[in-house]
Amino acid sequence: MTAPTQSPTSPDITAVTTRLPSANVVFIPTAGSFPLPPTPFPLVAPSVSTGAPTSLAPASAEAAGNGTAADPFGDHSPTGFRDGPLADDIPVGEPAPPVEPALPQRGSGSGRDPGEPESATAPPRPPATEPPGVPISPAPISPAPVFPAPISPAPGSPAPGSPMPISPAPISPAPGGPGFGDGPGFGGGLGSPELPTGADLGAEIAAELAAQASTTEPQGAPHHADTGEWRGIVLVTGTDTDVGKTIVTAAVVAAAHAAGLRVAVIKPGQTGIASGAPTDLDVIKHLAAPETTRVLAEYPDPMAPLAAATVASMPPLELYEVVDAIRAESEKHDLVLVEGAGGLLVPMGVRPSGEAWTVADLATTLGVKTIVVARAGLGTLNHTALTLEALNRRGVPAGVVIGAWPADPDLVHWANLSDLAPHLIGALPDGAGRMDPGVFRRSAPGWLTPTLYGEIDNWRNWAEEIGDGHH
Ligand SMILES: Nc1ncnc2c1ncn2[C@@H]1O[C@H](COP(=O)(O)OP(=O)(O)OP(=O)(O)O)[C@@H](O)[C@H]1O
Ligand SMILES: C[C@H](N)[C@H](N)CCCCCC(=O)O
Ligand SMILES: [Mg+2]
Repeated sequence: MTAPTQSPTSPDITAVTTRLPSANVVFIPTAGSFPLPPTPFPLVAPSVSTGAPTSLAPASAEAAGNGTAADPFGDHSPTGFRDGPLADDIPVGEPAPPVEPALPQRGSGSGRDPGEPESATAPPRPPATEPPGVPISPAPISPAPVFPAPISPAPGSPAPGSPMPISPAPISPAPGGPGFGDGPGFGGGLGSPELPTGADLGAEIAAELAAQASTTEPQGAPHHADTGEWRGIVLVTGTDTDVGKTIVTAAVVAAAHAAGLRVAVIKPGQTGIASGAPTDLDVIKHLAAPETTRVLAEYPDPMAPLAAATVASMPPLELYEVVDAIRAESEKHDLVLVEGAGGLLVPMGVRPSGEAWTVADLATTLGVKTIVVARAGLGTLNHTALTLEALNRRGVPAGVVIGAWPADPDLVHWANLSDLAPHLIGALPDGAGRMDPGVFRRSAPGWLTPTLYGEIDNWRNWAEEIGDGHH
């Protein structure tokens, strides 16, 4: 597909706005787990050995490769990752393909991703017909006839529509995840009149953990991630744009490479290419060098893909062409990561019917699991709950990865970590995206749980270690 260098001056966005999915108004119980204390972490509970350290150590300037041609981002102030010596004990596995010395610059209007090993342009589009036998996902505009179990179906959770409790249950039961996710959540809660001291927190957390030791999974558990490694096709969505989907995707590629997997990354719709900035696939190739990268359509304006197609008078992404392209790569790779654009319900393109489709539709059509990348700070509980709610009601298993954990977290970050822990399958340190690619690749398994080929198996230990100054 050839991208024009300029957008029409008077875009007609009527087609876009009329296709926007209408929201279902639902009650969402927010999480209310106990806030983790900032450093030092007072609770010393029996540790589960990972067999490899999961601490995140500060990098040396040398290890970070400051000022080298290998890092065109030019800003090395990373924190919270392993330096060279510490990385020696991290299995790296299969060496990744060589990294280009600098990111290629996108030629204006070429419509092709520079350096793409495979065709980066959209193929000629056949007449839009609904392929037989392909399941149609629930349309996002269809209200659920009966509201499914709330995302937090822990015992004692309120019925949907009931008043918000002071200390609601966590967002959902554990996705088989490590550490904090082993139970229905801590007591207390952010709604308590006074926040307890660090010592109180430690004591209460210890008591809660002991009480939960024999707790079975709550009744009516929603669809959630299983414990095994995620292979095949995995979608990467987020609670918003700019939350770190691209950096997280690169980290999963690096961890999967360390586990010996062949990986493809597909970006169905890349928007904003007129800026000439590195595309998401440029960033991923630089950081992690997957075996294959494909972009299926590129649009000049930095907007949702369907809106960008409309304003540029370009063909929109068609759902079943995207599905076919993803499935084709899954035949040739162990893992295919598909990065959406913005959040889960962003209009991506059109169905044969002319309706808009979203990454949620892609997930249900393909029947695959989804990584939800979330922010660490204030506001993330609501955004993450909304996204998990939307996935849960569609039956899509999901796990959460924090896109950028701050070097100097404050209380709200710790509280959010505690609330998100039942869902967490990873947390990248802020600054990961600016690392030297070699350091990034060696460090990536330490940011992810085994679900994503990583080493973290206990969030409490992770919190202790970064709280102890290894961050
Ligand atoms: N862990 C991180 N370390 C350093 N920078 C980060 C990190 N996470 C995100 N960023 C930066 O934040 C910005 C947004 O991140 P990213 O491009 O991954 O977002 P996204 O969710 O993929 O957005 P989009 O919806 O446009 O695809 C980028 O400039 C990226 O470099
Ligand atoms: C251009 C940007 N970086 C993303 N690729 C697209 C984000 C679309 C967000 C649409 C929305 O939710 O309003
Ligand atoms: Mg991105």
